[in-house]
Amino acid sequence: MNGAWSAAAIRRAEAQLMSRLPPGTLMQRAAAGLAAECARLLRKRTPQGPKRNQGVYGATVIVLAGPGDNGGDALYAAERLARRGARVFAVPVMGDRVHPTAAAALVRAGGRLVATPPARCDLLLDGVLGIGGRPGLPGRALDQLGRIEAGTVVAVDVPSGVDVDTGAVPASAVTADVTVAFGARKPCHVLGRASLLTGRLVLVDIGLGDVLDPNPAVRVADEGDIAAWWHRPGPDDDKYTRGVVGVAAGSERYPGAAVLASTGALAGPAGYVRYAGSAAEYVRRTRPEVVCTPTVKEAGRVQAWLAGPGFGTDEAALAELREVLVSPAPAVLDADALTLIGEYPSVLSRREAPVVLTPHDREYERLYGSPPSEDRAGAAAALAKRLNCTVLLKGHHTVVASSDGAVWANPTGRPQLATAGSGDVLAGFMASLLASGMDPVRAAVAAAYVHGAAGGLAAEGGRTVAASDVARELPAAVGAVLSRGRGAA
Ligand SMILES: NC(=O)C1=CN([C@@H]2O[C@H](COP(=O)(O)OP(=O)(O)OC[C@H]3O[C@@H](n4cnc5c(N)ncnc54)[C@H](OP(=O)(O)O)[C@@H]3O)[C@@H](O)[C@H]2O)[C@@H](O)CC1
Ligand SMILES: Nc1ncnc2c1ncn2[C@@H]1O[C@H](COP(=O)(O)OP(=O)(O)O)[C@@H](O)[C@H]1O
Ligand SMILES: [K+]
Repeated sequence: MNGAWSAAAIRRAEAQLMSRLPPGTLMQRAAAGLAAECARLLRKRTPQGPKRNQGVYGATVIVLAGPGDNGGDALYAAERLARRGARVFAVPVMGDRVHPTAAAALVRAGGRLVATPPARCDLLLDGVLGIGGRPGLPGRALDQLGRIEAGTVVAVDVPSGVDVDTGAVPASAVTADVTVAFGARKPCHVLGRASLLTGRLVLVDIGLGDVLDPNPAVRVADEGDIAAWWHRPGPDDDKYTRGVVGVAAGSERYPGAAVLASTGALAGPAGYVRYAGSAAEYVRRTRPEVVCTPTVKEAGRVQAWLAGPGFGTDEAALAELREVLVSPAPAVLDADALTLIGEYPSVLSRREAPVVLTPHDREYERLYGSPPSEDRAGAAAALAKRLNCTVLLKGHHTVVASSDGAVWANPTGRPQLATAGSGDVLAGFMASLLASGMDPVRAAVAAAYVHGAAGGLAAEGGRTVAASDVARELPAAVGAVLSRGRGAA
């Protein structure tokens, strides 16, 4: 598991570490790692005009230097590049508020402090704001970003202008090709629109590992986690012991949702998929391995339910949802089931078994009363707490929140997944994980991860993607994630 730590947690860890080290040590570690990454990037640059040597020597580097230590890191890294022959121009973007010793070191190494740097450079270092930054960019930084054409933009620690702790981008911010982060990821690297401005993330170890709070603000699962959580069938297993999934989805009007959700469920680790609803004929024809019944009651005992996709929101759908909720089995509630809960919140009131809610933004609004804020992790956690459920809030960076406040960011997925029915596939797959005995938060995290990986496989080579394609790729995505995850273990 990877994690992302809040600015306050990073500062606490840094303070503890700094008390044992000579002053300036951490900044020099940060600057050394940053300069090394910049040198690697400059080696890859394509020189303009006649063939020249590539690398640090002769490269044009511009530093946008803010008033704090983030500017200090950037200036000290630039000093190292200047010593290796780079032409460095540093622009203090907050008047004369610039890290004085770092600026002096750069000047001693041959760098120049200027108000107007060249209009083109090989590498632009964004040292405007770090973890001490409030959202938004100072005007002078914005002006320079608008006029400089840079081969590569490297953000120092975080892309300046973002909200470090939430990943929101309420005002202007830097768009980086690469972000070189010190000590640990911050939430803005993995959440919300800020994660899209981060580019490739490079972590520089400055020795914080031992002093960081063991509980990160945001968790990020990796393939090793998913392989460790996955229930593999053993020689004594049969289809029942592997788990039975109940799928209450689809209707005469929306039979496709029943098929997509059932196909998602078939790709998971459970041994048996039972369908309950009025699209039974259609499911039977397309997925003969699914056992179909007309109602939830007739489906018998299952180890997890999915209710909602294409289900309808009429009286009959509400009655079936109530039937699912009296079952002691954990349940995934999606789509129409979320609309029904928004209208009749009391249906959840006596529920004790675990529930995972999987809203997109409009469904979230129906449940919470207002749309999710740009602080998507905070929004998911607030709903999870209020309804005492696990919440998977869908979107480009899907987040999962547990009712006790833990938050996970999903690192996989791509915009091609935003296609009708793809959520039905996800919900069915998740219900299979639950039926196999996986803890609800893990089931939500693992389902989002593998669903995103399946979307990646479906979109390979620039192919267009429909929900059936995502469903078709799920078994291959499971195989790839588990084999890589076991390899990593
Ligand atoms: N601590 C350590 O040991 C290590 C730290 N390291 C590095 O330090 C970085 C954190 O440095 P930092 O604390 O100096 O904060 P940083 O983000 O550079 O600037 C804050 C300044 O900006 C200002 N300001 C804020 N928002 C603004 C806005 N929107 N527009 C305009 N101005 C704004 C604010 O001024 P204020 O307005 O509050 O007076 C304040 O003066 C961290 O990300 C990492 O790179 C590494 O070297 C490793 C060791
Ligand atoms: N811009 C995006 N980038 C990546 N994934 C996205 C994006 N928008 C939506 N998704 C994903 O696509 C799926 C869509 O689900 P949903 O909205 O429930 O669709 P449907 O109800 O039609 O099945 C979710 O897994 C969601 O996280
Ligand atoms: K920065």
